[in-house]
Amino acid sequence: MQITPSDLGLIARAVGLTKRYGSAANPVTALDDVSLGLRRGEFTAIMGPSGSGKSTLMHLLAGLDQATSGQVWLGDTDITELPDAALTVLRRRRIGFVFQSFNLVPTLDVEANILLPFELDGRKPSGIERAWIDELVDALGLRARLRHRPHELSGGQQQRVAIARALATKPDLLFADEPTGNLDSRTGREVLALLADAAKTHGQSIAMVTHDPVAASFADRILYLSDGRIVRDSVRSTPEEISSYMLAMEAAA
Ligand SMILES: Nc1ncnc2c1ncn2[C@@H]1O[C@H](COP(=O)(O)OP(=O)(O)OP(=O)(O)O)[C@@H](O)[C@H]1O
Repeated sequence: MQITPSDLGLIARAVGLTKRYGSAANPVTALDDVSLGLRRGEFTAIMGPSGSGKSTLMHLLAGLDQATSGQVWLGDTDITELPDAALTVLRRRRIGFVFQSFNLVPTLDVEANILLPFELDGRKPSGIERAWIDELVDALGLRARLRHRPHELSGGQQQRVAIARALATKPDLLFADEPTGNLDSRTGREVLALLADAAKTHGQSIAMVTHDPVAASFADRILYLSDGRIVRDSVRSTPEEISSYMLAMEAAA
């Protein structure tokens, strides 16, 4: 009998993941034979210097790009085997995204932005999903803003809308790409605390790409990338510990 990622308590798994860009004569290896498992219900940060392969890894795990070789599973689905149309549906239904630039639809109000994943899936939220969205709206302090459009909100409020939208469908895995990159440090910390709480209270699995030691200190686990390889897999650490490891890594490069 084959052991599945779920048997191991993993929500995502990569084996031998390699991504090369450029021509055969001049290849750039962005990711070099990376194997990892993301544990269900855990908040994992993916850290590393600029160019270390963080975005490439996230894009491959989320099925946004194709690996040169290797395999990726989301739950027990081998996404490297899926045709494009099935991958699009899987992303819509099972993956959430939060980006540095919020990516809200400017013409829609807050409520319509939060409901967008259902709209795109051609359905209305069920009663249970409605109740969950209500809970999110309150927990994220968006109740008084539902009729506002994104340009009427602060950056922190816009990111909270993006988080509500990403969590509304209870995705198997939430990817956050530098989610605090456009926020001041206090607002950034609030957003990070919300993500950490989603993992702790609701068992939400989260993978966050960042180069910010403070952001990574909110995660349960930190994976460090350097030159396309995972060079360290660490438990929760303080910003100071993370900074000094990053400095040592950069000095050794
Ligand atoms: N489309 C592409 N074509 C060619 N090379 C690429 C492409 N995308 C990324 N690379 C290269 O792959 C390597 C890893 O890039 P990646 O964007 O994954 O790094 P990163 O850690 O996310 O960096 P940053 O923190 O600066 O966003 C880099 O050397 C980059 O130049």
